[in-house]
Amino acid sequence: MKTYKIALLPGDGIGRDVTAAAWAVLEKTAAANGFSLDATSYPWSCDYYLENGSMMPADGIETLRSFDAILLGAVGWPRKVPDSVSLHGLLLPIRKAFVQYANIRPHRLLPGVQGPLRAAGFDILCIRENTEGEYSGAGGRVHQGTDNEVAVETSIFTRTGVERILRFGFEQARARSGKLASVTKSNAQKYSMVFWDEITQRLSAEYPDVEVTSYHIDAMAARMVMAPDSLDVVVASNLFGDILTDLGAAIQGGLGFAASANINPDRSAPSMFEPVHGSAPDIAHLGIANPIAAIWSGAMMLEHLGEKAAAARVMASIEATTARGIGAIPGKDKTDAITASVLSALG
Ligand SMILES: NC(=O)c1ccc[n+]([C@@H]2O[C@H](COP(=O)([O-])OP(=O)(O)OC[C@H]3O[C@@H](n4cnc5c(N)ncnc54)[C@H](O)[C@@H]3O)[C@@H](O)[C@H]2O)c1
Ligand SMILES: O=C(O)[C@H](O)[C@@H](O)C(=O)O
Ligand SMILES: [K+]
Ligand SMILES: [Mn+2]
Repeated sequence: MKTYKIALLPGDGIGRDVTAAAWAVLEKTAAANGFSLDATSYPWSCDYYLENGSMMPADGIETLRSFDAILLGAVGWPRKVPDSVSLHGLLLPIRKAFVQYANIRPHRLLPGVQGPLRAAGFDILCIRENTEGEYSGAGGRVHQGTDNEVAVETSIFTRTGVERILRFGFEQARARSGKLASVTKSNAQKYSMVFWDEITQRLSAEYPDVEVTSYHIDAMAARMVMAPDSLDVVVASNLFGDILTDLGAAIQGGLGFAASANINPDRSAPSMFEPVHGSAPDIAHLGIANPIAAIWSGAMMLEHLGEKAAAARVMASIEATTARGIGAIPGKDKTDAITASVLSALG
């Protein structure tokens, strides 16, 4: 029987609840589809940091490298560990070291879910650059605590990095409606975003079948609310994509619905699958986190592993659940009840 080695990183807060839910669904799906999943769970998290002084061991990346995929919950516990430490200590090193440069975030309304805008037919695919840009971590502070204090944070956009994510966006657009929206801010950011736009234009010559339009990030935010039907595939830099995908999640009905895949398209290292949301300290330990985003991310993992029938089965079970009204209204159903419904829909 085919066996996939999966690293589980539940992380913090509701990350643990939703990863457990996703894992239960994945294991049952595997058994029904003739393959098996061999999980190794790592406790790397803010609790781990408080005990060990780092978010993961020094050889953490090398440990993860041998897996077929990584399933992650959420990382961050701001009351005890600064978010800049937890994010830069675990999540970002994985995304960068494994060259998971394409962060794929689908946003669509599930059956039975209305979302605050009641945007029937809402269905877009955000592609977020995941290794550089505003998240490069290049900068510093000097003269701390004095009136002369200076903080510098430099966005780094490389030709390789920009070209590969835009190309990925063009390819996704080609596989869907043929429409690509490239998110920019080249009116204000006259170096990096002008560069981004130039590469968008140059690549468009290679994709004559794709209709590409550039939108400034502020106008794109409004467009996602006012005219989502005019959008299909949206490609954006790291920070712009981060912000737009919480907006996409909100239109979907809440953070508990938005799934994501951190993809290494060359398959030279494992890819990582996680919900868009964080550890949600405000609802952690209440048992009310919506596990659908994590389960959907698990389906994206199966798809990536080549188990397409199993992935489709998980998606159908999620849809059967929300169509019955379970998990459709944020906060109404418990995590366990939603998970049980998806498990029973699997058959
Ligand atoms: N990829 C990640 O692991 C990731 C993503 C975002 C935030 N974070 C971290 O998580 C912590 C909290 O961040 P935040 O509050 O800005 O964002 P968050 O996504 O954790 O929460 C934002 C809001 O959405 C709600 N929410 C999130 N997921 C939900 C779910 N599955 N079901 C129901 N409601 C849900 C929360 O209750 C909260 O009101 C911080 O430490 C942050 O750095 C990590
Ligand atoms: O990448 C980030 O900004 C955070 O990890 C999180 O907000 C996410 O969207 O993954
Ligand atoms: K997450
Ligand atoms: Mn985010």
